[in-house]
Amino acid sequence: MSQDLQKTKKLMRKAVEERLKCLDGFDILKASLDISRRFFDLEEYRGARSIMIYSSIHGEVDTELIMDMSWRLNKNIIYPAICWERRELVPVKIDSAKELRPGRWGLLEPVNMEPYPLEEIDVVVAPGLAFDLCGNRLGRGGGYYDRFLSRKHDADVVALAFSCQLQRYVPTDENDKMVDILITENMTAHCAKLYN
Ligand SMILES: Nc1nc2c(c(=O)[nH]1)N(C=O)[C@@H](CNc1ccc(C(=O)N[C@@H](CCC(=O)O)C(=O)O)cc1)CN2
Ligand SMILES: Nc1ncnc2c1ncn2[C@@H]1O[C@H](COP(=O)(O)OP(=O)(O)OP(=O)(O)O)[C@@H](O)[C@H]1O
Repeated sequence: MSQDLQKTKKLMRKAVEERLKCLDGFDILKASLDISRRFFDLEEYRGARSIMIYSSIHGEVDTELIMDMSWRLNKNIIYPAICWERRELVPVKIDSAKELRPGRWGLLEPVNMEPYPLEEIDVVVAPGLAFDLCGNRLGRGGGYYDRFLSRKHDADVVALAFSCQLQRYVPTDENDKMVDILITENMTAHCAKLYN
């Protein structure tokens, strides 16, 4: 990745983080409810047996409702265990929130490290700081999800974002993986259908 691109990505992360700071707990919860409802309406979600999701942290759409609902619907819930040294995610099936422990950055991580078969994951929800309507995604800069999605090509990749995280254009490089569906509190976009 060129130094210019690295710098542009860093500036965009900062700008979006500033906007996210303006959301209070109520805004976050209300928008997260609307976003979760849109997620439940997705055909891709309804048909999925296994979904990979993450524990949300500051400034992210709250994912707890999706987790609870998915258990009630008897879907398999997969969480990423994080290998910080190799910058890799290991997908692990969890059957209750008790199987998660707080780790670095306050992220809840699976206690167990037994990898779930990649081919069985139908939907991957990918976190990010900024998105555009083409499905370009800007993460926190570790490349964790880009590396993971380069091993896992066949899932429907969904992003959940507040509308203040939408950018006209998110700059990318050859390693960046796109999302297929982008949901905000105001819209659901099937990115590939819109632009391919
Ligand atoms: N919920 C969630 N889980 C995730 C990610 C994510 O973005 N969100 N990741 C996506 O890849 C990976 C973890 N990567 C992360 C990288 C940085 C920070 C973080 O909070 N950093 C601090 C300060 C960073 C710094 O030292 O400059 C911050 O942003 O305030 C969190 C997660 C895997 N799991
Ligand atoms: N598949 C990959 N193989 C090797 N390196 C990669 C891969 N994907 C990304 N990287 C590297 O990881 C670093 C961070 O990438 P980038 O800034 O795009 O991360 P990000 O998408 O913001 O983060 P994340 O995916 O963790 O949310 C870059 O140096 C990038 O080249």
